[in-house]
Amino acid sequence: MSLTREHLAQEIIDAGRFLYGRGWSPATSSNYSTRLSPTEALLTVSGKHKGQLGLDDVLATDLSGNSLEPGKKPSAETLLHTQLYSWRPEIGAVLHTHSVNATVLSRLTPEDFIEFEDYELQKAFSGVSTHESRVRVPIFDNDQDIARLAAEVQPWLDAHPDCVGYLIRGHGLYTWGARMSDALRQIEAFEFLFECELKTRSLLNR
Ligand SMILES: CSCCC(=O)C(=O)COP(=O)(O)O
Ligand SMILES: [Zn+2]
Repeated sequence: MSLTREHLAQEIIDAGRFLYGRGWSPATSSNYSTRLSPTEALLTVSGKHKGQLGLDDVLATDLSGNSLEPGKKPSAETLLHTQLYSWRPEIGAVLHTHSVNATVLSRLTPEDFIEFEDYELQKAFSGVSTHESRVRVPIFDNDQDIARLAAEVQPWLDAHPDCVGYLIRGHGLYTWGARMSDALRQIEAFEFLFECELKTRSLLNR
């Protein structure tokens, strides 16, 4: 059964309230989307306060990132969402957040990835069934040219079909799921792991 546009828009609004409330989407940062059809996404309009979204603050785009609703400006990062829907047909929701921990950890890490190992909470990620696994999260350098950034991300996705999310340095996190609830679960898992990692590094003075 496919969900109606209004239902999907309400999921985006509710996600914004939750993520803003947790401090992971401050001010007008972040953007969220759901798949509207096999060839369309429903995305947040650019520049909106994500804790105060209304039904009018979303718009449909095609999977090349073109607005299908003249008069509404799609998120500046639309291409980072639509490339995920094109990459994997089972993806139904994409969330991008700007938490303090994601921002600090990505700036503190000189390598182009971080890896989580031996955390029970890794099992919150789709496809992970044991703590005895490694979840590698790539870190891409920030870029104001989103088409160029998307072109950096694509080869990683193609080479890592099990990728559950990525960081943009000094900027934020992208993660996704079959449904909005799956993407939200992954955001929470990432935030838990980022905080563990930062606390561990600070206790070990690394
Ligand atoms: C004030 S945050 C800068 C833009 C950004 O990174 C973001 O996530 C929000 O951009 P949008 O165009 O989707 O509002
Ligand atoms: Zn952003």
